[in-house]
Amino acid sequence: MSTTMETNENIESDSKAMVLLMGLRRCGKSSICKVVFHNMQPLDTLYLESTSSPSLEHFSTLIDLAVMELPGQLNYFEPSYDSERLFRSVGALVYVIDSQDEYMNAITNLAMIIDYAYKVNPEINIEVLIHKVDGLSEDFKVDAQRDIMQRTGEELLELGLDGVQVSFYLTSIFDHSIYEAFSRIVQKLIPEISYLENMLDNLIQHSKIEKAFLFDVNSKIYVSTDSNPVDIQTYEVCAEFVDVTLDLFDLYKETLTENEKGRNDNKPVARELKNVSELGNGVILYLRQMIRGLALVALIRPKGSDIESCLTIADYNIDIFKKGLEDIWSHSKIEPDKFNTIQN
Ligand SMILES: Nc1nc2c(ncn2[C@@H]2O[C@H](COP(=O)(O)OP(=O)(O)OP(=O)(O)O)[C@@H](O)[C@H]2O)c(=O)[nH]1
Repeated sequence: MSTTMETNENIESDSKAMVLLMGLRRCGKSSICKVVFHNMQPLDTLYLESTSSPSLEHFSTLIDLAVMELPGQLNYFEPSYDSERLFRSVGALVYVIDSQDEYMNAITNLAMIIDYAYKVNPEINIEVLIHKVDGLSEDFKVDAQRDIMQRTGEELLELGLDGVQVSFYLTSIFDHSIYEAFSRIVQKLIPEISYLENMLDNLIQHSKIEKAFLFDVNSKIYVSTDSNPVDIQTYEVCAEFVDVTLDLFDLYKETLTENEKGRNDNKPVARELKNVSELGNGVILYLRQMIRGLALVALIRPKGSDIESCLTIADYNIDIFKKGLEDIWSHSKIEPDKFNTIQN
């Protein structure tokens, strides 16, 4: 669902999972929203029109997430705009800085916004995307990050805000970095995140799994992972496995549906999505549908044991993991229909 707002009257003041996307004009805010939440191809963002009024979009995953984009040209601190109410309802302020442009103005603007937001809502997570880094060389990326972090720190110090915690991410819509950044941003808004991480740690310890991600299949954001460090290449392989699995499923859906209809008197059949694939280097990728549009993707390295027994143990433990998720979230009110494409 998506709504465009003319005023800020419909802000849900009690929503903790509101993400506010801000930044100067043309820094890339709409492109980020379209690519991450609407599967738009990055090159198609070249033709996006400038956003002229705030827009609010809702996404349901483990939590109900609202992403509000505020156009760069609006002044939110003029009296007619109820900025206080807006910032009080926000869980994360995501500020986008165009790293390919002159960024001093953006840093001053960011410091001013943090000053305001933090006073109104000290619980707010402040997240800064150093964006469009695809156009920078490796050395330049590191320099730009150091420079932006240092200058932001200086601005905040001048405002007496040196204690405010700000997280920085290098991002681009042309690779997986934007999904990785949004994954971390969204995870901070999930109250049960440490519980989920413990469950995943437990799962991998008992199942010869090297790494496990809980993906939101629509956006490719991972809402949780085990506590081992995330290697971006492992994330990329797993995210692509989600894409391949969904593509294959769509490809064969029609035929399967016809066959199943014949066998089941036209009753719809809910099928759980599952895909297991062995790569050339012996690593196994395992995907299983969970609840609420989520899929567990695990990377299994059999290391000498036979593949069959590895998979049997994984199947058994992942069943238990899924039941655990169902127990925790069964009483929640939202049940997104993202797997409509895979249930017939
Ligand atoms: N190279 C590069 N270009 C990007 C990236 N993200 C967005 N852009 C481009 O930046 C331009 C501006 O993007 P928009 O998403 O319209 O920017 P915006 O911040 O929403 O702009 P306003 O609506 O005017 O506030 C577009 O031409 C995008 O294709 C990126 O990661 N890398």
